[in-house]
Amino acid sequence: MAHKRLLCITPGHMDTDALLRDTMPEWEICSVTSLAEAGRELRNNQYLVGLLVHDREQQRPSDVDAFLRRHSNMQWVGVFNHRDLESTSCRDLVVEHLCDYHTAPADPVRLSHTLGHAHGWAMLKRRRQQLIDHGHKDSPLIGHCDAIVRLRAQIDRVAKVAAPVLIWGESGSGKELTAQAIHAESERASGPFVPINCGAISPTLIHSELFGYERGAFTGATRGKAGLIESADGGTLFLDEIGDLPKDLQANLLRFLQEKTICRVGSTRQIRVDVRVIAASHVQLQQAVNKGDFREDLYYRLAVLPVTVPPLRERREDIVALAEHFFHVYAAEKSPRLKGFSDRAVAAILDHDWPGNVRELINRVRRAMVMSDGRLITPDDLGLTRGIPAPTAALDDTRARSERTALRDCLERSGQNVSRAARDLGVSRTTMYRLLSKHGMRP
Ligand SMILES: Nc1ncnc2c1ncn2[C@@H]1O[C@H](COP(=O)(O)OP(=O)(O)OP(=O)(O)O)[C@@H](O)[C@H]1O
Repeated sequence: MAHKRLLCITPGHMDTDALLRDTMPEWEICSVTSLAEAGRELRNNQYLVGLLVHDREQQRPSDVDAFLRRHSNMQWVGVFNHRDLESTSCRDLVVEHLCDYHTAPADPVRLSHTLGHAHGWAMLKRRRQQLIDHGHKDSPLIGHCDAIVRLRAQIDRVAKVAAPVLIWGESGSGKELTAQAIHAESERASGPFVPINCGAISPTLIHSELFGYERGAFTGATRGKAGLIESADGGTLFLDEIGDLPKDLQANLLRFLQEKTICRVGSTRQIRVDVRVIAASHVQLQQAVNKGDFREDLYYRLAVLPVTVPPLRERREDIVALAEHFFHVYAAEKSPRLKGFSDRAVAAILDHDWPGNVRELINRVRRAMVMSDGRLITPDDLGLTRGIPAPTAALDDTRARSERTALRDCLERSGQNVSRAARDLGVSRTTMYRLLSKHGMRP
């Protein structure tokens, strides 16, 4: 088992560290006497757990607050004088930053139990983060469900060739991220990735934006300007919401795809441009073709390699991992006290249909992180209270919590072997997978 390490910040005149060394011989304890010294130690060595023995004379609450905020990735336990805890600033430190506290003089045996729990908790958190990081170390797309595994395989395949790609997916599902991943894995990775939202540029400007213009092409064109297609030379042009491209420009784009040359507005000079085109749409373009809104020949030119990004509701087993990822990404915006999602929040996340897909998830998680005033995000913070029956919530919470603990323990014991964990729990492999999916966990 890994050696447990403790960083102990204790005023020089106290013998807390000596007491702990006697009670916790299996721990490696580094004792420092000031926050500055602790900061230096943390720059050079990694600790999961810290003990702060509070000293009113030497540690200003604002300095302690800033220090703990900087090191909020560790689990901190405090020892405070009873009297100090009457001050609001000390109480705030406890509530905001510490996973537990004792009053001085601390009983070394009880304190060693608290530190042991803090270490166990930190190890669980680290292990989960390692699993998340490992799962997407080569891909910006987070997730392990079959649909995402298939999407990554498609990205790998289409990245190797130069033909146009047409990505379909609901709004906010990750079409642009998919296009970026294709670009990043392609031979053009060192060239530019130029995204354009065809629906967001006014029809009067889109022609000159895409193809550029020459001096004097229209009133106000005092000098020539390269268009977005030219600026993507050597790289990838991402045409989002291609279905919104006006009909006349569809003809120009088709010509560019066929001839690999463009003509700036106000010029007849053909400019050669080496660009790979990836287009995306949230509407089925084939239907737009049937209705006569989109040119059929352009559709077939673009849809050489079709890729579909599945909506978030079809990736249920990844939703919780995604929510936790965004919790991590926006950690700087939250109060240090906030530690994660409550079981009821996880249930609400799994229960919601996510019509706005990953973008909606990001927005809800960010909002919850700012609005929450507890230690755990609630369904209310996420704006997901509808559909959660309150009276049975406590019972459901308890059941869900025990299920998650049992699953986690069994997987841990079996070395993440699902068959063995299922046997230990006395359930079939199918039930095991269903339970893992229900709790957004993966072995
Ligand atoms: N699998 C994923 N892993 C991590 N982040 C994701 C994933 N899918 C989407 N995102 C994030 O969700 C947000 C929305 O994704 P993106 O902009 O790619 O969606 P889109 O389908 O192009 O949306 P729109 O149709 O509205 O243009 C982005 O911040 C993106 O980074």
